[in-house]
Amino acid sequence: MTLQRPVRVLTDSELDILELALGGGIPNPARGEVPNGTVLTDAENAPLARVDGGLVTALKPFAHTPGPQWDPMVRIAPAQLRTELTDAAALTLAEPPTRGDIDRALAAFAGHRGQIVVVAPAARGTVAAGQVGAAGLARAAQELAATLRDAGHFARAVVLPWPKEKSGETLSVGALAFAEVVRGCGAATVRAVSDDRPTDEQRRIDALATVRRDAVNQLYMPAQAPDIERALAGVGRRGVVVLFTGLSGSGKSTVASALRAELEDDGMRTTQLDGDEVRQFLSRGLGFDRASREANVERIGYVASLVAHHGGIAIAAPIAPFAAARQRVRELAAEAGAAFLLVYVSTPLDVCEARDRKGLYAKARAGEIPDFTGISSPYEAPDDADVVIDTSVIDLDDAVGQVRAALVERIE
Ligand SMILES: Nc1ncnc2c1ncn2[C@@H]1O[C@H](COP(=O)(O)OS(=O)(=O)O)[C@@H](OP(=O)(O)O)[C@H]1O
Ligand SMILES: Nc1ncnc2c1ncn2[C@@H]1O[C@H](COP(=O)(O)OP(=O)(O)O)[C@@H](O)[C@H]1O
Repeated sequence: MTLQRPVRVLTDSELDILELALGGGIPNPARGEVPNGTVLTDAENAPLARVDGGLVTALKPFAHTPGPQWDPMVRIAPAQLRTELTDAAALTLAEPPTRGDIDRALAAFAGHRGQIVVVAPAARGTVAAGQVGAAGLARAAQELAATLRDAGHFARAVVLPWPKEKSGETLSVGALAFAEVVRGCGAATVRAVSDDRPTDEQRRIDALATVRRDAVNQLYMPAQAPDIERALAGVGRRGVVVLFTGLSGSGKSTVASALRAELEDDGMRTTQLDGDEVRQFLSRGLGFDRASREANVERIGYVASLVAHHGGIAIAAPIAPFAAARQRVRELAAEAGAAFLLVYVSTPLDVCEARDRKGLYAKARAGEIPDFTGISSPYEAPDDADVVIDTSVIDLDDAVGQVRAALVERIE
């Protein structure tokens, strides 16, 4: 008899905390009530770490969130950073610096001769309206470090995971502040980029959110103002359903998540419908026989079409092994007046099986999982795909670039 280990699926902020803890940035983050032996997984059920005796240990190397600006030179583990910093001054960047912030930072560091590390906190997940996301902060940190170098300093940019914590989560940074984590990475002093910002400048920043609305209201009559605002916000763009299809482990989720991160970074709002998550909610109770898979993919298509009908970008990444169900999604998108993009992730079975990210292929070969796609259940390769990507021969950036180019062509 195999003992079932307790499992916790981590939220985006818990993934940030786990990355920080496994990288040596914070002490043990597991809250007391986590049962011994609990396996921590991502939303895709991929096991990442285990909690034993209140301590978190990695089950495998941690993959960072893919996305723009995740240059390994800037996304560096705290433990590594500690070995590289000596008597450094840190400048933290929870928001992009204003021109004034940059001038004040240059003045504050005028006599400083040691290292300067510009540190941006990066949170996974959707960016709140009106806020600049992790990729934008990473870019700002890199630019600020370059400005400091131009002024003769020895400066570098670093991005550290930092959660937008919610209560009731399994992992927590406790009462730790970001500045303390940065200090723990070897910084002798920590300054926030907004330190010393004059009240008047802060007021102007706070007012930005309503600047356009105020200007529109001054120029137009109340009846026209909402139309003008909608037009300015670009709401008229055509929605799109992006349907990824491919074997388990082919790279659908990885490419879909990276695509999403890039689109969000461009200010586009996206909705991701990922295989495992959909099965937890929308398709709970459905199995992997042909009828269940067709129902699952059709449900995904239905929800994706609703999103796209309202001008959204819906990105779905089920295996979707059957041509008829994929065709149904294409029809639902057309009925919703949305564009449709079929992305076939054609990574060969032997590569997917060798990756065996979730250990499912081994179980399927051992006969423990029936109807497993590619082993004991068919996969009908599409001949109508708009983009075909084989992740065993092209890298993630290229894959995302190809899908993105095809997508932009359809919605602009
Ligand atoms: N029998 C069987 N066959 C294939 N896959 C299986 C099976 N049982 C569980 N899993 C896990 O479920 C994920 C696939 O679910 P999907 O909803 O994408 O499948 S389908 O489109 O309805 O065919 C798939 O996730 P991905 O690896 O992300 O594709 C597997 O982790
Ligand atoms: N070029 C690539 N593109 C996408 N994934 C890749 C690539 N090279 C290696 N991989 C790895 O392959 C695995 C794909 O897993 P995943 O994206 O969950 O697949 P799926 O969603 O199709 O099951 C990940 O571990 C990923 O890191």
